Amino acid sequence: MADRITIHGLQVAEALHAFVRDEALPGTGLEQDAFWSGAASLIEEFSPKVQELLQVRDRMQEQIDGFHRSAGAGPVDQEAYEEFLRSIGYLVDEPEDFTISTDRVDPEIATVSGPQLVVPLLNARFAANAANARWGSLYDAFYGTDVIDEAEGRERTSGYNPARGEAVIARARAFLDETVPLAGASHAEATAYRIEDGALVAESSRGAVGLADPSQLAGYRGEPGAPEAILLAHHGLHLEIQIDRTHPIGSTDAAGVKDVVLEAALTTIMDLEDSVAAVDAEDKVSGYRNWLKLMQGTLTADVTKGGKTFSRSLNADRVYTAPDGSELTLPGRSLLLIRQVGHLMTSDAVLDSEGNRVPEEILDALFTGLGSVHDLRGPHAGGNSRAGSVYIVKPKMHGPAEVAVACALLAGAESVLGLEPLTLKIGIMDEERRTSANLKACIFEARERVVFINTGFLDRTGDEIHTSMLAGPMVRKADMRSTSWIKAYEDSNVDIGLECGFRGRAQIGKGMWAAPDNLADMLEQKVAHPLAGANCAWVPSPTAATLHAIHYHQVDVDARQAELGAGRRSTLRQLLTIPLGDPAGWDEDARRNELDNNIQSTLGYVVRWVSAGVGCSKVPDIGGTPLMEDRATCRISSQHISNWLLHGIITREQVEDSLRRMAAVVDEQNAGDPDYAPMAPSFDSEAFLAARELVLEGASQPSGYTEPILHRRREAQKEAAGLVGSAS
Ligand SMILES: CC(=O)SCCNC(=O)CCNC(=O)[C@H](O)C(C)(C)COP(=O)(O)OP(=O)(O)OC[C@H]1O[C@@H](n2cnc3c(N)ncnc32)[C@H](O)[C@@H]1OP(=O)(O)O
Ligand SMILES: O=CC(=O)O
Ligand SMILES: [Mg+2]
Repeated sequence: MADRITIHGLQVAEALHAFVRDEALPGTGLEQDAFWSGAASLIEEFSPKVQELLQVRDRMQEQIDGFHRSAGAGPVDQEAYEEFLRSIGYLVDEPEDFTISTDRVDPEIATVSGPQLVVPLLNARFAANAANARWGSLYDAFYGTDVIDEAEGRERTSGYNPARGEAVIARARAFLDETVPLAGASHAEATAYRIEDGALVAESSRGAVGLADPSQLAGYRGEPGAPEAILLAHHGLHLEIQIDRTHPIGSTDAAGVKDVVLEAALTTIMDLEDSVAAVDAEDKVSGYRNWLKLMQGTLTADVTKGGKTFSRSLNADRVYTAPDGSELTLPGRSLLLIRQVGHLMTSDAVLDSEGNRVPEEILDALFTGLGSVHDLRGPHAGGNSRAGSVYIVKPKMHGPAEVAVACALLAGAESVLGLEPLTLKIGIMDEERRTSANLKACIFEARERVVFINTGFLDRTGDEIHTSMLAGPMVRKADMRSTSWIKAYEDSNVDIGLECGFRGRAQIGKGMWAAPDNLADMLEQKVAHPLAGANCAWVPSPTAATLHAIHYHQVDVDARQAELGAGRRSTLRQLLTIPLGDPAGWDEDARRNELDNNIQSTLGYVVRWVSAGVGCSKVPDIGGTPLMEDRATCRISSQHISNWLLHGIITREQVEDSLRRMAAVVDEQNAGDPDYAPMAPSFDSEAFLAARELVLEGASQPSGYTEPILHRRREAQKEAAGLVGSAS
């Protein structure tokens, strides 16, 4: 049982109370008593509102289930269906045209387009790395990934492979020629770079040449005659050519170039939601503490690699000499956003005056808000947002009424924290069907504070399955990408964002690249996101951010948005077309393969979540491709199994059999981890039981979410392992 402090009627876990008192409040100008009094009022005001929203979700889901039950098997009568959705309030009227009015938005969000990195905030090592991923080595990103193939002696060997290095350098020079070309020579022909009269001069076999567009020179470091770095700008993004003739790589290069460094993760989402396993006060405090330290610029993490340990800290700003001789400073770190939890879960980190667990989102708003105050006033101010805003990513909202409550909660938190109104901005995850279907109305509710809409297509796919669970069996997981709803969803998200005036004011974002090791494919395919008019799209790692940055040099997103902003390319009818499959097309092999794949993903993810508290993992799919798995992908897999089970495409026995077979496979995959406890042959661990419950009871989980089961099982696991501290 937790040690608790009673304050203003709240029972606060001691660890949280101490964190607030000793770490978060000092330096904010806020008094402890006033803070907790404000917190108590906020909890009292918003707990019932959140409860009400959840009841509406349940009611609508029951009504939708009822519709499909009475409609029976066969194709859905779309007209009747839409009329029904309107009658139950699932579809609401669109507001008249309006333009969002969000102000104090940093350029990384409002005007410059680039990669958006996401990182589990509970992992300080990754979080510090992510904050520093604003700048990334292109040489490393090419060398260390499959972007450079391993044919013809170019393998990734334990030591440096010069043949591979040559391919990297050639590829990087080609990138420079495309992005910041010289007038009359290739960067591959450069033998020296210097700055002369505020302009870049490259010596080459063709003589001395300048930039084709001299205005691309943004600055340099070092002596103008022999610069250490040349800073160039293109589409609002910067890149550095780094020169050092004494460096192992630079010494082999005609122009002494040792690296090309790109401005990469322009923004990063510090995630407290689907990539973390935070089930009690202890976990929540770890997340809040990491956010506080990020806001104070003090986060550090010990990193041990190759037998050496070093401390990773946050990078400083980068200082250059501008072409006119003045000093130019650029941010050394990514602009950070914080993803809080959605409306569903409660936390026992704080109990209300009646002893009830409190909506977790209220705690996130308060305690990450408190951390953010350090970026807004006091000695650390402006380390993150120069514009004086806090960027909150709000997931899993269903429709405009939920967005309205989220915004009202932020307004309430502003008042508790003594912030100017509209300081706490909101990024709307367009990842539940009722939000996609009413997106304009959702944006309207947030029009004064919205800074992004983002197609979280993974959760959105999970909700697509769950909402229409009773309509029939869904297409196979991999076929979801080519269904009509998803195209309509992606297109209409951009079109509606542009219609509401996002261009130049807020981000229109796209989803995660979920195959973290397949970066050659990413480099080929993810250019589709800026081409679709997206200002940013999610990447799973700093290396992926560096590679994805190339796409924003290839595409001028602002120009693309200007071309696109001429109306909607899809209809509500397309968006609401349920992705039902044709069972006749699935033979026994196909069914078994689909089931095994989904079971393997679920088990591979859940075992680390429940047993080790790891919220985001790389798990091989059945073909051996490592995939990023988080709660949203787990939602898809578990819902898909539940859907096929419900419609008799697979049997319960087959599911049980697959669980056991795949558990052994997952055990094998984790055999190298000394802390790993195998699921086979006893099949009775909390992790195994959690996965089993997720797939067998998926149809009855709220919106198909995985959180309730995962949290309960992880809490039990912690309890059993004696991991429950006084805070929980
Ligand atoms: C649907 C959604 O909601 S998507 C959003 C949620 N998903 C995410 O946030 C994905 C975040 N990514 C990750 O957690 C990881 O990249 C994974 C789980 C996919 C792969 O993790 P691993 O197998 O440990 O990665 P891998 O071994 O390839 O690389 C680890 C290195 O990369 C770094 N790294 C990997 N991902 C990230 C990241 N997102 N941010 C910062 N650094 C990262 C680590 O710091 C580590 O480097 P270090 O040793 O110098 O510290
Ligand atoms: O949060 C992102 C998603 O795809 O879900
Ligand atoms: Mg999501």
